[in-house]
Amino acid sequence: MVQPLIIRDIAIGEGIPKICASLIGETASQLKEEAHVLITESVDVIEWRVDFFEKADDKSEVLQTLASIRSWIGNIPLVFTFRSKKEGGEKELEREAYIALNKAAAMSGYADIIDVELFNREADVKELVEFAHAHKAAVIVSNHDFDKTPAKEEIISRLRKAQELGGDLPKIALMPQSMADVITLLDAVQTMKEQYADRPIIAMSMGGQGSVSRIAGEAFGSALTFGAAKKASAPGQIPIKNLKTVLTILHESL
Ligand SMILES: O=C1C[C@@](O)(C(=O)O)C[C@@H](O)[C@@H]1O
Repeated sequence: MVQPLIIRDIAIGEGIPKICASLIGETASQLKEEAHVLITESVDVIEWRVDFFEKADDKSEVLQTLASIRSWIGNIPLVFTFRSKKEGGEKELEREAYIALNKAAAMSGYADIIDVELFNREADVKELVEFAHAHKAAVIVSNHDFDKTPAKEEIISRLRKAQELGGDLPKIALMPQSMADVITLLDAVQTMKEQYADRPIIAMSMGGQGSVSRIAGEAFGSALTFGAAKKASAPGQIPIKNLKTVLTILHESL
């Protein structure tokens, strides 16, 4: 039985999948403008993609900007994500710096959720999960492949590992090379939901072919979907307004 994750006033894993959009500005003023757009579009959750920030390697600048973002977005749940280059992000950090940055975000009280990549040393993922929980922050344990989609069993095994390591929201984003790959992702999510998950999961197939997975989460078992504001943070994201309409149509038909 999946228990929803309640962050501020938002229940992730209950009813209509929640819409998240990313802040991808390089400077504080660009981030402020983007935050304003996301508030106007009333997204449920905001992700700050810190790897897009020009001063991402300066922890005190990051923390100061994180505090500003919190002041701009009010009570909207905030995800802090430093996406590494090897998983489709913009920058790379040394292992120690990645850990220190995520710990600083978790203990700041400004970020509600930190995103930790599954393909780090297992001990590091565990340490970050425990640290975040001790500071009342939740954790997305994530995995991305911008080239391909592995077999169903492998997708399930990654999501199960993310759950086992204590991730509150196991997440996977994969690139399909065919529509059959999109079906594989959806099939894996549904099996995960029915047989293994005790918490909400997030899964999407990227690119144009995968866009159906970004609207069908309620049917197959993905609790949150990433929509695009002005610019998408990953290929295949659907504009927020359209996403809302389609999610509502599907919800009313289910
Ligand atoms: O992991 C994800 C999902 C994502 O890659 C997508 O495909 O929508 C977008 C990223 O910003 C986010 O961190």
